[in-house]
Amino acid sequence: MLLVRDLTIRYPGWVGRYDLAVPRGAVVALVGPSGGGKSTLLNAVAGFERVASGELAFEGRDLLPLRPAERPVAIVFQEHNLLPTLSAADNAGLALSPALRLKPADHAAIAAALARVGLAGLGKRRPAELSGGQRQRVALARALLTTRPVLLLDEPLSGLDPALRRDMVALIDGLRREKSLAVVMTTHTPEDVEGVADAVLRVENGRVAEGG
Ligand SMILES: Nc1ncnc2c1ncn2[C@@H]1O[C@H](COP(=O)(O)OP(=O)(O)OP(=O)(O)O)[C@@H](O)[C@H]1O
Repeated sequence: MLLVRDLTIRYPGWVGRYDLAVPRGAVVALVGPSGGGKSTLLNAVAGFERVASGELAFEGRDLLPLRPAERPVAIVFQEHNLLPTLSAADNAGLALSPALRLKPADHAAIAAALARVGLAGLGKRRPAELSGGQRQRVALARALLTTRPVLLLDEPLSGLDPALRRDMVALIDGLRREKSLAVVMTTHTPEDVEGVADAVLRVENGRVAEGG
């Protein structure tokens, strides 16, 4: 279980104060207005925001003292964060070896992950040679290769056509079952996650609304 309790992030003139609980195997979708605080929450869980106060734990372990690389958390950012000089395969492979010391089995796993997101045969391309949706899927392939039990996805469906959105949602659904992941994703199109999300929660003014 990922547990967020009274987790407080302050920017000048803005405060986010979050409560959220996500069991393993569950998908929680965050919706709400632009600027409501969705990305800030994901970035704080991943360790990229300074937290003023509150609790953040996974399976009872306090995550706040841990650096991002030490946290049991994989995140796909809104802007994908691919390295422009690396091929799609190497960008995905960073999940397995940050220095890209990849074994033959790693190359096979990378090819399988790229195939899974519909990018079979495109592993040699650099990000600039891919469409926006394809770049997004490279970032998703990288997340698929991590063995971290918490998966955070910031707008993973934006820029994808409807058929691809359905494929990605099915992929996320399969993964959370297979690996018992706790998934938190943001979306502007909640209808896309109907039938997959265990909860759709609204984030507004830096708060996660009750219910959903
Ligand atoms: N580094 C920062 N410094 C100061 N203010 C920030 C910073 N990052 C975000 N904010 C502000 O914090 C609030 C929440 O932003 P956030 O990016 O979390 O919203 P969001 O719900 O993800 O929006 P969107 O749907 O547009 O991505 C906004 O008012 C934003 O302007």
